[in-house]
Amino acid sequence: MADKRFFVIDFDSTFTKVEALDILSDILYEGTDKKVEVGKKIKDLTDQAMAGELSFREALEQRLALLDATKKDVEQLSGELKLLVSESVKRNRSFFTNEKDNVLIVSSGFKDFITPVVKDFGIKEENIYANTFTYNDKDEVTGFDASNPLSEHKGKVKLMKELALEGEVLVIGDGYTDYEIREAGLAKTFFAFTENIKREKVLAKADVEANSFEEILHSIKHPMATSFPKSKIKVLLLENVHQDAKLKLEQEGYQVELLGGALDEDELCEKIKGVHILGIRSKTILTRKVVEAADRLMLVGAFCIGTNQIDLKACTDHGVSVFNAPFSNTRSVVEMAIGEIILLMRQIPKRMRQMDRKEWSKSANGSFEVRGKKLGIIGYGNIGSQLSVLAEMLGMDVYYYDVVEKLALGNATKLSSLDELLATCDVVSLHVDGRPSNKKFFTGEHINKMKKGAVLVNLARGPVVELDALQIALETGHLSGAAIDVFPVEPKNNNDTFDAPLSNIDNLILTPHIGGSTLEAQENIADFVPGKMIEYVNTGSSFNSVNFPNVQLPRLENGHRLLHIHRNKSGILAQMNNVFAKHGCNILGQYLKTNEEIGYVITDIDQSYQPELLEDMRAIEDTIKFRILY
Ligand SMILES: NC(=O)c1ccc[n+]([C@@H]2O[C@H](COP(=O)([O-])OP(=O)(O)OC[C@H]3O[C@@H](n4cnc5c(N)ncnc54)[C@H](O)[C@@H]3O)[C@@H](O)[C@H]2O)c1
Ligand SMILES: O=C(O)CC[C@@H](O)C(=O)O
Repeated sequence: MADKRFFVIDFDSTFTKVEALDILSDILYEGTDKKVEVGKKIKDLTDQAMAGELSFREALEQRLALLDATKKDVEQLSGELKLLVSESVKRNRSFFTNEKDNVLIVSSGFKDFITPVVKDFGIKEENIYANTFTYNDKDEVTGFDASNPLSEHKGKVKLMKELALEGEVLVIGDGYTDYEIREAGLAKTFFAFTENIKREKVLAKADVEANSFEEILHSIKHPMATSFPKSKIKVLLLENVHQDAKLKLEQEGYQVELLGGALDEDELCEKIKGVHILGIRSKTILTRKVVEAADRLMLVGAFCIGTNQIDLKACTDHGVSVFNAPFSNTRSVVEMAIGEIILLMRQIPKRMRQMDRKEWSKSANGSFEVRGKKLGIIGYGNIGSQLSVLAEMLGMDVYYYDVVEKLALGNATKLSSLDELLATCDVVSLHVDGRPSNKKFFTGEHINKMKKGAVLVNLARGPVVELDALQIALETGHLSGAAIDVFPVEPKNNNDTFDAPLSNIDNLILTPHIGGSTLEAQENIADFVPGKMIEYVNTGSSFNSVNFPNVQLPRLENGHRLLHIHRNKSGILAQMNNVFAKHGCNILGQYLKTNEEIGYVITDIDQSYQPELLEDMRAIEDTIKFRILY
């Protein structure tokens, strides 16, 4: 029995985020003048008791005297508390189920509202130690059972003495009364739980500060711990990515900082220190210098489609996996392209400018329906092919050209040369990716090969089109209009000014790179990319990574997972397996994938192994990164 380990866990501000009596006071006085006044008194009394400045019994009596509650109110309180369980407790629900024999809730709160909340987590009713209310025959709370040791000053100590647990006792709580158990020599370790509230006086007494449940599991090397406490994972999000992303990552337990704009190279070299996960959009240029300045970086999330702003090779060389959102904003771009094509064909930008100049030009000259017109799509990827479908629904004849073989959707016609497309189409819409060879891909020569009076749309990447040549084609009337959303140089944020490279053209739509800027798209991205980040951290799965060999992995159960990223040279797997053999290690599963540059080997092994095994794995030549999940 001596090696049994008990987890003695406080309820208020530890298991839940809040002090239950504060919430009860809110329930009772909601919408009345007393709400603030009583709420403050209750809070002050709680704080004084938790900091050890007021005897617990006195604080309890004074607080209950302020609250005229009934059984129904207490039931409502339970319901609200169920929604207010601490985030890291929620994340570790399976811990409570697995450890149900060893988890004790020891609280100076009341079983009446605690039991329904903690029982949902599998905690046994007989392991819940707390006070109980007394009620009169009208179900009104009249007080508490004063014979319960937990209603007394140093009540937790008294209870723990009575319990006389045989084994290692760990106390987890936010209050001085939790520390008192340790002070009395009845616990081995006191974890000051600071996820919800930090009480300096309590912290000063702590053996360990834990601002999440994961930190506790990590610190005691519990088999259900994750290898690195999530609360120590630092995430830096730039360029105003949607708030939902921040929330999702915070709910996972990470520390998240969200900045409004992009940072330049030097700023980023500074800011990236200590950061494990970086999130950017299209304006942050992630150079090799930045990747090399990063001392903790394990993954980058591009909250957009394009990854041309990222030095992918540098990331790969340093074992940094890059994820993007390959289709979360596709529909938004397509809708904008459709809208712009219609506007240009009707000369709407020109008419609007004329109206601004107080000119009335009610004329059909140069204005056309899109029905029956020929749309040429260059780059028939996710966006190009979806545009193809929607444009056909408007009655356009769709032609496309791509450098790789692509299935024609609907009635679209594949053309085998760009020249043929340019000579055929009334509208040309560019949807190529931002690979380096596409810089200045669409030259003046291509523009000149377009049909006279045609229109050009570029919502792909700025450097793709030669804008000087486009300006001339628009001025001379060779093209009748253009819509440009992306530019060779774009401002870092909304406070910077922008000198448009095209000017004095009437039938021209210029937009500030907003093809993917709809709330729907940004919300989709804020769900998708953090999902990928969390999966990579938790399981090692690199599925959908832009630069890593794609491996889709199951969640790890009852083992340890070793993730080994190395330069792709022959013999590394053999070396790894020699290390496993040397240490007599039982392999539960192994996955290997390589690309031209790196190999990614994931090995699940039995939990019992010698720690030297890890040293030997790290020592394998050409190892880039090595991490363990457990
Ligand atoms: N304006 C915006 O806000 C916005 C939003 C999202 C995406 N984008 C950009 O739109 C572009 C397309 O995105 P996607 O998701 O469809 O990408 P994708 O990778 O699915 O498709 C790109 C297609 O272009 C083809 N291609 C590449 N170079 C080519 C060339 N020189 N000639 C012909 N075909 C070529 C590829 O083979 C591929 O089929 C990307 O540049 C992306 O960054 C812009
Ligand atoms: O939102 C952005 O910054 C970029 C949008 C777009 O260019 C993309 O690549 O998805």
